[in-house]
Order: sequence, then structure tokens, then C-alpha cells
Amino acid sequence: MLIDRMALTGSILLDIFSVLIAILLVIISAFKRRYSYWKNIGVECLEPTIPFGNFKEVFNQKLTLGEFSIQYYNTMKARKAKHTGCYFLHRPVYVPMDLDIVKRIMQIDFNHFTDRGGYVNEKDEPLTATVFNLGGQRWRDLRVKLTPTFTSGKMKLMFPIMVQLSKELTQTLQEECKSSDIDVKDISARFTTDVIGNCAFGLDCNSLKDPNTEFRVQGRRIFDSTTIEMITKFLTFVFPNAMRFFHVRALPKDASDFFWKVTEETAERRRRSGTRRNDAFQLLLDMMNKIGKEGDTALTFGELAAQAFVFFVAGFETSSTLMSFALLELSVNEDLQKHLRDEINIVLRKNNGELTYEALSEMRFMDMVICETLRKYPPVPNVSRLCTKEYRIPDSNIIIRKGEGVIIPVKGIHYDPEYYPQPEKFDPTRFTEENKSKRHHFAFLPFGEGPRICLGLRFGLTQAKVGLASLIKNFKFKLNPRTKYPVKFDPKNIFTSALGGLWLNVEKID
Ligand code: HEM
Repeated sequence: MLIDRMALTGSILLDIFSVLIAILLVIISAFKRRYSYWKNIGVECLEPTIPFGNFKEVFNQKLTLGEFSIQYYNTMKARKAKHTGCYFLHRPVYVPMDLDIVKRIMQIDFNHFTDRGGYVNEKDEPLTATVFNLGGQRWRDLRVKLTPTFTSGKMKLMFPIMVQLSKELTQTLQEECKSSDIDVKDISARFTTDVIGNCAFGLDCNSLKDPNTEFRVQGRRIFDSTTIEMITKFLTFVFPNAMRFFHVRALPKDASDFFWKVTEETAERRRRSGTRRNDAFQLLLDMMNKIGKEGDTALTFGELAAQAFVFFVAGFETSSTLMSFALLELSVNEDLQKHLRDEINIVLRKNNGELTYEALSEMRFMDMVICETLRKYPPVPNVSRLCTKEYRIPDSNIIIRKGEGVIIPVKGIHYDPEYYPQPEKFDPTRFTEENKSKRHHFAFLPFGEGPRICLGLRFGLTQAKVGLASLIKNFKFKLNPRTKYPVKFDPKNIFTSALGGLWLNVEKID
């Protein structure tokens, strides 16, 4: 009896094992067929690994996406390839190396690449339906409506709030640097959280005064992904339909619940008090209440909340990354720090000590430092596009089919010695007007380009410059031994982020 049962079990196990092996072989052969795609159409490609494609080191967290961008770009450049292809898991992705082709995809022939391919799952997670993630006509309509949010006129109105918060930043730092080393990434993020909260929503987020305020905690939560969350994010990008079918959420639930609740409360407060403010949130409320041009379609509350959310998230993280890496480089290059401080003091003296919007635009060296920081540490190391209409790459037989992805290797381009000799060197003079005019315009892409260029570019630059002006005027920064230079980047973060923070020694200038 026992022997019979063992035999039966053994044969079932064998059957299951054979079926599994057969399935595995089918999957492997499907991958192999897929992985011959670029070779078959004569496009340069590196050897992919099943099932990661060319992103194995990114998945197992040996490389950040920024490091991948540089490594991939340099390898292909050494092969003198103009057109290259890689595989993101099973998906073929075109990667242009020639800046004229980059310009065509992002700008001239944009109509073929209108989408980014972000994950939208409105049913389970309305906050994903942002202007960043949406494509097609819904993106176009929203983009047109949201563009007036950050005009230079609006920036001038918001400017005094930024200056006021920069004074709070100085006071906070003065207190905190007495007793401890400073993680400039953290303090910059607290500043930009308060700025975007106040300028865009009229909310006092209070994170400078209280580093553990819920805004800061939940803001950090969005970017501090666990390994599982990071893999989920990748999968939502590659299999959006399947992930929607299985109701998969791309955002941490606690953080998205918090932002939803804050948006509801803010909308309700304004409705009850009847106050109108000249800010991004008012613009969104008007769009929801159909106060605007005749024939405009109204936003739903979910759409409003999603746009408020993306402004908040995009608004604080990227700009604080910019501020903190600028501070890092200025602490390593003390002559540049002094040069910048001298410029700030000269401009402020001319303006009776007042930092105004116009005074800020007089700071030419500040602008060069900011650009060089964005070149060396682009907060978004790669930019993506989704082909929405079949496209033949000019002067070639390569066809990009509808549904195929494109990656622009921003960080790779920023480290190309052909455009930036000695790319590891921090050298703001690369951005004098004369030097800029000698380079291809698409050799500098920290905000992307074309109709989908960053919507908050002006806001991001202004808040980072205001914060930096007040910090460099009032403090001296030096590298702290806790920070490795060159920096080690955090492979768990899809954006540029230093592993363990950016710790500096800070000394108040009397
Ligand atoms: C230093 C600061 C910033 C950097 C480096 C940055 C970078 C970027 C990049 C690379 C993109 C993709 C562009 C493309 O695909 O061509 C983007 C898109 C976007 N950014 Fe920013 N960003 C910054 C600040 C901001 C701020 C402050 C906001 C809002 C308050 C913002 C809102 C957006 C939005 C809404 C999009 C999507 C635009 C669209 O698809 O139409 N960004 N940003």
C-alpha cells in the first residue's frame, strides 16, 4: 500500500516536474526570440540576460539607473553606434546616441512620442492619473490648463514666500549646526517641502521647524522604496495592463492616503471660507468647478488630487537634490564657494540687502553652479518616451513601432567627454554663454525637452537658487568625514540620491 502510494506520488511529481520544465523551456525560447529583435534589424545591442534584459545589475541593485546610463552610453559610444537598442525585461527599448535624433524624438517629431508610458490605475489609485503619467489627449488638455501655474508672473508672486522660508531655513540651520553634523539633503528637502506646500497649496507644512512632521515623513516615504516596492514600480512600467488587472498599487498606501486626505481638507477649507488664493491649488479648484474658458471640461476631484500630488512630489524632491549636490560640490571646491558668496553679497548690496526676483537673475555665477550641478547630478538620470505612432528614424531603415519604448540616457550624455571634457570635474565655467553656445542644445537635458519638458522648471530653479543664496551667504560648508567623495549613490532610489545622505560641516558666518 505504502509502496503504491509512493509510486503514485512519484509519478505525479514527475509529471508536474516535466510540465514545469516544458513551460520553462517555452518561456526561455520566447525570451530568446524576443532578444534577437535588435540584432535582426541591425541595431547595436549588448547581450541581455533572461529575464532582466540589460538591466540585471539595476534589478539586483549593483548599479543605480544613473550609473547604468553612463555605463551603457560609454560602451555604445566606444562602438561608435548611432542607434542602439536594449531590453527592459522582455521589452525592446530604443536608445538614441546621436543628439540630432534625440532632438527629433523629443521635439521635432514629438507627435510620434507624445507619451511617457507612466502607470495610471485610476480605479485603485486615483493619484496615479497625473500630468506626468497620463498620455494622449488627456495629457494635452491637462498640460495646456496647468501651464499658466508657473509663469514668471506667478513666480514673482510666490517669490516673497520663498524668501521668507529661506530665512526660516537659515534660522533652523543656525540652531541645528551648533549641536550636530548636518545632512544637507534632509534640511534642503524640509525647505522645499515647506516652499511647495505654501506656494502651491497655501499650507504650512512646518517641516523646517519639525523634521518629523507628517508631510516630511510621508514625502520621504514616497522615495524611500523597499526592494519589493522598487520591483513593483518596474513591473507597473513594463506590464501596466496586468498590474491594473491585479489591482496593483504603485504608491505606498499610507502616503497616498495621507495626500488624498490633505487635498480633501484643503479643498473643503477653501470652499467653506470662500477665500481665493493666487496659487496652483486655486487653479485646480477652478478647473474642477469649471471656472475658466467656455467649453472646458471639468476636472473630477480625483484628477485634481492627482495633479496636486504630482506638484508636491516633483516639487520638493528634485529641487532639494539639486540644492544638496550643489552644497556638496561647493564644500569640496572652497574657491567656488567663496566666488559664489562674493557674487551673492555684491548683488544683495546693490539691492539694499533685499533678495528680489530680479536680483536673483543677476547672479550669473549662481546660474552656472546650478547648471553644472544639474549636469553632474541630474536628479532624473534617464528620460523615457513611448512611441504612439509608428516612426522611421530619419536616414535609416529603423522603424520604431507603436508601443515601443525609448530611453534618453541623460546622465550618459552629461558625462560624454566630447561635450564635457573631464566629465567628473565640477566646472561651472562650462556654462558661460560662450561655452553653452558651442554645444548642441540637447547635450544638457536635466529637465527633459520638447512639449513634455518639466512643467515646474522655473519653480524648481527659483526655489533652489533662493535656498542656496541664503545658505551660502550665511554659512561656510566643509565636507564631513561621513560623506564619501566621489559620492556613492543609492541603488534603491530611481532618482539621483546619495547613499546615507550628504553630511557636511556647517559654520555660521558672523
Ligand atoms: C530641479 C528641479 C527639477 C528637475 C531636475 C525636474 C526634472 C524633470 C524631468 C527630467 C521631467 C521629465 C521631462 C521629459 O520627459 O522631457 C520632469 C517632468 C515634470 N516635472 Fe519636473 N523637475 C524639477 C522640478 C519640478 C517642480 C518644482 C515641479 C512642480 C512643482 C515639477 C513638475 C513636473 C511635472 C508636472 C512634469 C511632467 C510634465 C509633463 O509630462 O507634461 N518638476 N521634471
